[in-house]
Amino acid sequence: MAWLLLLQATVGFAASVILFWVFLSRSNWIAGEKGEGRKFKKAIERFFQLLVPSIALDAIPLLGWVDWGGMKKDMKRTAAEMDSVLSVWLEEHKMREKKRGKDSGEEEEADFMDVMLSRVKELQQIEGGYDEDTVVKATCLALIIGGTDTTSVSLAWVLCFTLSHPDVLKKVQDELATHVGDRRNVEEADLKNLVYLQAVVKETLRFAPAVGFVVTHEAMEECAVGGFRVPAGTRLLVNLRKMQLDPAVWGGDGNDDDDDPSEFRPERFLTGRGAGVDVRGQHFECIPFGSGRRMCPGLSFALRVIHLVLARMVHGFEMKMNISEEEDWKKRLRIAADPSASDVKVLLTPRLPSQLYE
Ligand code: HEM
Repeated sequence: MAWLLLLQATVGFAASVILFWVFLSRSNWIAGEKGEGRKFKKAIERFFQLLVPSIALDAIPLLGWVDWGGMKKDMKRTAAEMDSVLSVWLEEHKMREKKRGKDSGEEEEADFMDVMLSRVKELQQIEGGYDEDTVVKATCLALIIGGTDTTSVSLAWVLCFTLSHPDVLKKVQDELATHVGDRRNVEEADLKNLVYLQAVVKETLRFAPAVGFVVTHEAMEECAVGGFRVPAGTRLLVNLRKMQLDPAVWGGDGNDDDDDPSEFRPERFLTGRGAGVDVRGQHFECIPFGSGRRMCPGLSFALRVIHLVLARMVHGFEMKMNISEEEDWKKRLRIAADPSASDVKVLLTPRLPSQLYE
């Protein structure tokens, strides 16, 4: 065991030195021109923040306690901040629960935290030895963290793709005109009739899944995946973005709608190879919410929100985006997972009678 650790330390140290040397020789700080001192300082900072932790901490477990770059400290501070927010909510909910108990006449709608509070009380024993408050706070936090960015990023992409493809936008507008008309707003009950809009959402989740790599899963027993032996205990990361754009899965059977998975074409889910494919974890060619026991529990909620928001936006507004169809979306996707983090802007003009916006 000791020799293994020594070997790890030597390899880790050698790798660090080589990378340090390559890094410095690539940054031209030695030239000594004005401002180069700052460049050197930045290069050193970058080295210590990014390269050293990733090499040393992974290669030398003994150094796990060293917090290079202060990342662990930052994570702990963020966790403490989030916990304090959740603790305030929890106290408020407990107080409201007490008040409700005394004044039983008052009818108030229970939210998720109220339901969690009453459910944990019914449990005989909590797995892992956690107390009730921790379980309630952690579950609420998991839903907030899991559901916020994913939904907003998917909404931003679906709007970007729809608005930058005038043919797609026109088909969605026509479908809304047929099934909803212009005398009322779109309701949830209309969504089942909006088949083309559903295909637009599926194509967006295929083309730009909000989660590029599914959360790490560990093989419980030995298995084979694509001809590779996977021993029990192996940690696996599924590359959704790559899988969902794979020509071997999506392209080339001669049908126009099927060709070129790197193009945004909702039709592939209507008449192409994707017809009959849904995104609920049953069809492995498109699993933006993962699959199996640990797949996304917010799937139904997220899909409802995305469909309804897209339908309401397209139905209610004429929209113009500052980015054209010719925009290289593939390049943009590589740069930013979130289009709203870049310079995309949309101008909205109402297109329905004014009383529908009240
Ligand atoms: C478009 C929106 C969303 C996408 C694309 C998405 C995607 C995913 C993916 C890929 C996973 C990992 C699944 C796996 O490991 O197999 C996941 C897990 C999870 N998602 Fe979502 N999600 C979305 C919205 C939501 C919403 C709205 C919520 C909550 C209200 C949510 C809560 C969670 C939670 C708690 C997990 C962890 C589940 C577990 O580990 O057991 N997600 N999501």
